[in-house]
Amino acid sequence: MLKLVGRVLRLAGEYAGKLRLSLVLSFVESLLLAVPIFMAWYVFSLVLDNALQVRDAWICFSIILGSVLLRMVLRYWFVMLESGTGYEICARERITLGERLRHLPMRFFSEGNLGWITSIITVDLPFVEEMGMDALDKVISGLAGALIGVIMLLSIDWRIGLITVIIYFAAFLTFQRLERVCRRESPIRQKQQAKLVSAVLEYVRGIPVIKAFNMGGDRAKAVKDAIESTRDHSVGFELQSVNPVLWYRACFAVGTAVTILAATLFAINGLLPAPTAIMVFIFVFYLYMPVQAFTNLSSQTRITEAALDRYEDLNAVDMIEDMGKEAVPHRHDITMRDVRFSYGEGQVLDGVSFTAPAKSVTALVGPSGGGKTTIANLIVRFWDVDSGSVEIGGTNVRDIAYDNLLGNVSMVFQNVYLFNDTIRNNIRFGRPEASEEEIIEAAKKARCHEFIMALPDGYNTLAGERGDRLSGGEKQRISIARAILKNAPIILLDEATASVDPDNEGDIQRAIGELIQDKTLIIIAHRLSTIQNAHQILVVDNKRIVEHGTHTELLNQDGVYHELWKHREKAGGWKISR
Ligand SMILES: Nc1ncnc2c1ncn2[C@@H]1O[C@H](COP(=O)(O)OP(=O)(O)OP(=O)(O)O)[C@@H](O)[C@H]1O
Repeated sequence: MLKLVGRVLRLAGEYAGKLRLSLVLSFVESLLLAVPIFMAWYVFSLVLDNALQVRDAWICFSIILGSVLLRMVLRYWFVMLESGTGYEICARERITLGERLRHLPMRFFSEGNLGWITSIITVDLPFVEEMGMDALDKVISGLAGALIGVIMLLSIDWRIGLITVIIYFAAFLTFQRLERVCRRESPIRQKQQAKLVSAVLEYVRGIPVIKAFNMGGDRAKAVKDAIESTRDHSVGFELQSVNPVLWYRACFAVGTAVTILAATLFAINGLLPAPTAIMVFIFVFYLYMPVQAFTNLSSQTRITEAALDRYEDLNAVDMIEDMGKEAVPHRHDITMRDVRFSYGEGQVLDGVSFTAPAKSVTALVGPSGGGKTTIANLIVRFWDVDSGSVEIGGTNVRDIAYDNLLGNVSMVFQNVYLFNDTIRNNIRFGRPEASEEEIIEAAKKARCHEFIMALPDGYNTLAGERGDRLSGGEKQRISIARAILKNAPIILLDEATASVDPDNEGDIQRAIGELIQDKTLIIIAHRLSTIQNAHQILVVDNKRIVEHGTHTELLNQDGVYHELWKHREKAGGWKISR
């Protein structure tokens, strides 16, 4: 338990001083609990000696009242320091964690870690914030109670004191069993919790598909299984704790009886004065009570420890910057040299090389699953290449500070994500310090000003959960407005595969026209019609770039592009999609 105190103090960082002071206050407050008992002993001795005077009664009363008032002041001070500090530490850690997540490689997010991260932020940190801090207080006051109890009994009578020490030792041994159960089970319990959060997230995110295919039963089964396994584990944990808890409590129950018996026998045999024996009778209950409560604390402290373990594990995941240096690209051409890459098993890119000159348009086309999106992902280091290199302005992207790299690139994805915030803030996301005029100008260029003004609250309208209150075309244009506002020299554009109505299509094309002026553009094209004027077209197929050239050059070759074009002509509107 003391280990936990140390860990929380380390986590506290700049708040450690405040926290330490709060624990000292809690310790002193617990020591003061012994004052009334001492006073009772004192008064009782005077009564038996026939020496009690009114003055003594007033002195005792004043001391007891003084100690109670002092305890109230200490408790108030403690609560102010400790509870506030818990929230401050956890708020700071959440902000730091949010910043870290931004710098973690995508590999980490695609490995099913979403439930883990969510439960650390929503379950573990609140646990540390509330229960963990409460546990610290109880550990410290319990230890203070035990310490003062042993010291007092030893000083009253060494034999009684010795009995107490033996009882504590026996209780300590049974407590170790409980600790072992908690140490083994708490991390499993936390993992179950993470699985449950994962299953619920998956279910909620998939609600539209579940409704569309009327599959509630099947998908809900995953959530039900996770709930049942969490329940079974919690019940199992409680059952395993029953024995050690009973033994631990039995130690104190038997210990109390033995201490009282010993004090009585000593008093009868004249080995202990009667007031001292009575003092022992009173004191023995006070002595064991706070330490008995350690059984409840044990699971609380273990869960806090497991929560801290998981939090520290997440903090230990390597951030992308760990490999980065501080180089700044001065040109904005993009080069890939002999890039090989796999997401895990199975190569996705095998020796991809090309150069996209600065301020030119490079289109990536090819059959679905060929690796176009992967090429874009590697440019911004969502993933890192297995071999070969990606360079911007001749500098390897691994050597560019990650913030700088992201600052130089705007991405417009086909699946636009809008935050459940105002439309203004969703656009401002491109450049947080942008003025109102700049936001409106970007919105006008992206052809979204008019529809925004027609919304009930204009730019203050909430976009809804994941932007659900807007149409696909509107979301796309807002994401373009974001990118226009950001004004990065490199644009990665994943053209929408979904068809939009002709009005929207025209607006989106005009918005893109505004966005790409004087930029290095890499466009993942799903419609050949939109890229006929590209400076170069790269045909990505089966892990490689199999053809490259302009539209006319590629049409004149009897290759994949020619074939794709023929299909488009036939279909009257060719598109490649998953
Ligand atoms: N996060 C991922 N984890 C594992 N495999 C992935 C991941 N993303 C893509 N892949 C696989 O990598 C291959 C290339 O995918 P990529 O998305 O780059 O193709 P694409 O050419 O952009 O396809 P589309 O035109 O359909 O968007 C596919 O086989 C795909 O299944």
